[in-house]
Amino acid sequence: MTDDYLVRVGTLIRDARRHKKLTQSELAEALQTSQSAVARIEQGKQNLSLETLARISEALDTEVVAVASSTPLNLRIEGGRKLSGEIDVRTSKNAAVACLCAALLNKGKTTLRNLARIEEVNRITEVLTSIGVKTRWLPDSSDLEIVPPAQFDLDAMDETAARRTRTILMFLGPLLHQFDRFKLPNAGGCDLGSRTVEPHLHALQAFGLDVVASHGYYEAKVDSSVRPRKPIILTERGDTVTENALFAAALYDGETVIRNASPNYMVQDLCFMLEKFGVRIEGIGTTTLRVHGVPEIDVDVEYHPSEDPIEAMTLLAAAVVTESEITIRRVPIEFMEIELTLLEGMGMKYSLGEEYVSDNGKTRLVDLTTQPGPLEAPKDKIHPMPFPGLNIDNLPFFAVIAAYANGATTLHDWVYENRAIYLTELTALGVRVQLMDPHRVLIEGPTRWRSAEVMSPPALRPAVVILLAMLAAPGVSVLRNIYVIDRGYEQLDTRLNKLGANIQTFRDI
Ligand SMILES: CC(=O)N[C@H]1[C@@H](OP(=O)(O)OP(=O)(O)OC[C@H]2O[C@@H](n3ccc(=O)[nH]c3=O)[C@H](O)[C@@H]2O)O[C@H](CO)[C@@H](O)[C@@H]1O
Ligand SMILES: C=C(OP(=O)(O)O)C(=O)O
Repeated sequence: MTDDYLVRVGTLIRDARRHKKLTQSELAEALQTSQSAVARIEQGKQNLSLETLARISEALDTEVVAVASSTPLNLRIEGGRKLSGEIDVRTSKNAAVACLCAALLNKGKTTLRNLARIEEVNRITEVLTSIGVKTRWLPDSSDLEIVPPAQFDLDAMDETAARRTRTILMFLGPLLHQFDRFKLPNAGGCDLGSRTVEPHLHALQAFGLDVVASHGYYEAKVDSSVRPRKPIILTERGDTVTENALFAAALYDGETVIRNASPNYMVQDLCFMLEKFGVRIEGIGTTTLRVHGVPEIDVDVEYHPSEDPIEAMTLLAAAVVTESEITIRRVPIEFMEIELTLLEGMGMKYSLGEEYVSDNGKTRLVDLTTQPGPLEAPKDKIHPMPFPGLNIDNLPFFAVIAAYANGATTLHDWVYENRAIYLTELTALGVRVQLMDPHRVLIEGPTRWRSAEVMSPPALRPAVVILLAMLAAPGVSVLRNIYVIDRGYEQLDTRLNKLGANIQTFRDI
């Protein structure tokens, strides 16, 4: 390597180490080398073999040094350990993606503070960068600065990144104000069975958008003379469809009424951010939104997305199945009330601290301390509903909780075609789980957990549920190909290790 290249790689390694909050000595220990060797590497004064680069990548769990990233990342978990201590809930994937798409509306500089450093965010920043948006992580922070170009270059779009996320669908709303015609690659994301696009197209028709899906693309045409003369009635109370309608309404210089809107957490975050753009929105947190849009948004704005209720539920489930007392800080309590009430009904004990406000100035947070103890299966089936119901993304965590509890629990996932099916993979960990039909599973606890080697299902929450079962199961388990988990959680392994878990990452070389 040339000296110049060594300095650049050294800087990348230093930044990744600081982001992981490791000292040079701690990284040196992981690499079985000395602190001074790490200092030399970071200053670009040390020649690096491919093997050393691979080991650094693994220790820092980062794609920054790409040689080790071509093979899937796996986890080795020594289960059966109790957790203890405190952990902060990070900001949410789903608000992050909404806010990133909202930045497309703004001609000025948008800074998203304390964004989750997750693969889903990486994919979208790759797409943004490819179309000419300047994105930059501010030094030693998780703050992302976004500056748009005068004109987006859609022909240059990184299609590989775009096709790995469903979020690309949420470019429709922001882009319809800027182009008469454009095309976007079809949406990807978790493989949860077919997920409809129709409600998005129906909602955006009110702004003159006409989309034909052909050969892997959405071909969009916009008739800018069409305006929302009457309320837009969403055919589904979906989160991202509400967001798409909000994007379109934000840059429409008039009033748009959106009915059957989702009042869910990520939609609320988006509304608070749009308000910072100067858009007035009545009815935030309800199913009728009245949006007073503006002809242009050109402001330097910063916004703090709020904490992730799904991560809070994940940590709660981890505490239950490992029979641990932990304090989960920064729980967005409004979005966890039904989940907590159900758990109380199953016999769970926990305590809540005083409420305080998230950095977005709006979302109510509490610190929650779990108490280990036996649980009983609920008498009725557990099923999700649009907010303020039990969150669909939290339902899978009740599978691993039901496996811990005494008695039989039915989970009914009416929303997704495939998600309940993935829960049957818990069988490998000793869980008695029966698929009653594609949407319902019956789980009989308590479980005599056993360790296992499992390939991650191609869906985020079911993959995390298997990881949690592995934390409960004594012995060494292996979870293969965890990209899907990194899509939505920031360094989950490292953060659980700080609570006393023993999770190692490794790659098949
Ligand atoms: C980036 C993001 O924010 N993703 C979330 C968002 O995805 P998103 O908003 O994209 O969810 P979808 O539009 O795919 O909706 C999920 C499923 O629910 C069905 N459906 C939804 C609403 C309704 O009133 N009736 C109905 O049948 C849809 O047909 C679909 O099968 O919402 C989902 C449901 O909360 C969450 O799992 C995702 O994590
Ligand atoms: C289904 C999920 O996400 P996405 O909409 O990004 O696929 C999820 O977060 O569980």
